[in-house]
Amino acid sequence: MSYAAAEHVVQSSTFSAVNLFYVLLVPALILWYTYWRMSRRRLYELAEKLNGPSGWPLLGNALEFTGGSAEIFKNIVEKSIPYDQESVVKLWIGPRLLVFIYDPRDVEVILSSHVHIDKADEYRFFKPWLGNGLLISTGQKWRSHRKLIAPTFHLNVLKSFIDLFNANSRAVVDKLKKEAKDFDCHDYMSECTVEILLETAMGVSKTTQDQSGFDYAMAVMKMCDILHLRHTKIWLRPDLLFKFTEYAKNQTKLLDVIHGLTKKVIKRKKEEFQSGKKPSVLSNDVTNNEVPTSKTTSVEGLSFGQSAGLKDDLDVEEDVGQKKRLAFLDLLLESSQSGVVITDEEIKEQVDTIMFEGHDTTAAGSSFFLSMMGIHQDIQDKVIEELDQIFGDSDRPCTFQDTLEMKYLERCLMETLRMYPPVPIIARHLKQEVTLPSNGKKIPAGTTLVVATFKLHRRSDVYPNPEKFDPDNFLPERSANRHYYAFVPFSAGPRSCVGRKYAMLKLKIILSTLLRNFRIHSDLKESDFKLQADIILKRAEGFKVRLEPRKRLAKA
Ligand code: HEM
Repeated sequence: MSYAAAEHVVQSSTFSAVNLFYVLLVPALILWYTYWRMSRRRLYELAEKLNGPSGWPLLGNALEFTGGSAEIFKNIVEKSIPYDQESVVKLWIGPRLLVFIYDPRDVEVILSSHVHIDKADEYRFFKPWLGNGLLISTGQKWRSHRKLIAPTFHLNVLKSFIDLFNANSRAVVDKLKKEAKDFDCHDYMSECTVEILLETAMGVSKTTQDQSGFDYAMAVMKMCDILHLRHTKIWLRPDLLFKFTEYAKNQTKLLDVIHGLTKKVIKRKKEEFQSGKKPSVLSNDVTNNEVPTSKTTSVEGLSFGQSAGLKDDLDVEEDVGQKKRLAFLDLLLESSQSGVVITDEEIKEQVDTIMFEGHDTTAAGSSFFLSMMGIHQDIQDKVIEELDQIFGDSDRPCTFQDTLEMKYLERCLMETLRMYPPVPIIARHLKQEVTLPSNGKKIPAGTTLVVATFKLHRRSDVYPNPEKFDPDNFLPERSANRHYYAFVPFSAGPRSCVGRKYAMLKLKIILSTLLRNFRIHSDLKESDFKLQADIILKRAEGFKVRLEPRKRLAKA
């Protein structure tokens, strides 16, 4: 056979192999697609019975998510209005079915359940940052870590943080004195909440810290922008495409800053541990306080913001014993040294989780509160009057008992969390079909179920005049008649926020210290707010306020 003939044979056999591949690939794809559709038959069948804005073939409603964050938020809220009667809205993002619910009866079925506790697939974008920390983990790992971590936010532990809450509040007051004009208070709140977390939950003292708290807070903000883009832009969802984008490069740089801080914190704490330094909470006498201990440690009556019916593992505990009364990182390190309960990698994931969950949420909550005070001067007058009654002319630091007496400030705080919940949605992956009690509709397994807290908190049948900032919504007599699940800024049930009481105590101390020192003003009204939900609810234009020094000065 000549060389040309041999080459022809090779070429034609290569050609037929390629042809054969395509001949087999096409039916294989058709078979796979048919199987995939068939396996989702029930999902399509039930989705058909749910209402929602119409979408495009293949893309679904993905185009609703174009534009900037503030535009997307406004668009989604407006698009949901026609479905308010039913309080269930369906959306498709490509093949993914999203169902938004905002009737308290339906919300209860999901949040109170021990079955529907898996986080939605969208939380996977957090993985490179938070690993398998408490926010996203599930199953046995989540259960055992929750059991380990929840007692570190016990009231007795929190009470030992009061001096640090006061000192940091005072520090932020000093920094704010230089702000004579309009400024964005969120930057200050962010830095302050990071510093407080480092000193309290992580137990890293000021003398060992540097400027990295502020860099960390800024990096977290930028990370949230990227995660939000991945949630809303369909083409950024697959890792395969994302990793070739500029965003992926930025993410790597931001994670270097974020993980840099958390690694440093753990390293320092470990060194202290190895040098034999005692964990801070154990060295304080925390049993001698005004807070009832053991079984009676319920937030009910202590005004920490949840309705009486929403008891969870943070409210009632068996006698916790000394070991569990350690602060968060102390307990994790001690557990890791004394056995196999938690690995080094798991500690890092939990530290990253608490640092994120514990700072951005409270920074947003406090910034919205200050905005509300600036806008509603008459309400601010009443808060100041209450604070003057508690503290008189004294510039003494705030005590735990003082925080219990801040009834009106607390109502303002809860009203802020109602109108501007820092976590505006909570998303779960449904492994089982669910029937909604409000209307009997069935939500199929495989759905991303979204509790739309922002919409839930603005229901006119629950809150008269829901768009009005009215702290009296939280008068005891009004709260008593309300459905438990009509106010869930901290979520509720088994996956509720572990930092709820920590957040309320810290916020009361920071905000009361600020209002003892400054009167807040705002030139913008609520109707000027451009809300955006980059994971955490924020004001796109920044939290602009102005400060006027008051005569009394609170000391830490
Ligand atoms: C105003 C402040 C806060 C708000 C509004 C808030 C809200 C929430 C919400 C709604 C959830 C449920 C999220 C979901 O299921 O997707 C949550 C979970 C969580 N929060 Fe908070 N949070 C706040 C402060 C804090 C603080 C201060 C900490 C810790 C120091 C914290 C730690 C956590 C953790 C670890 C989880 C996950 C719990 C689990 O899944 O078992 N949060 N928070």
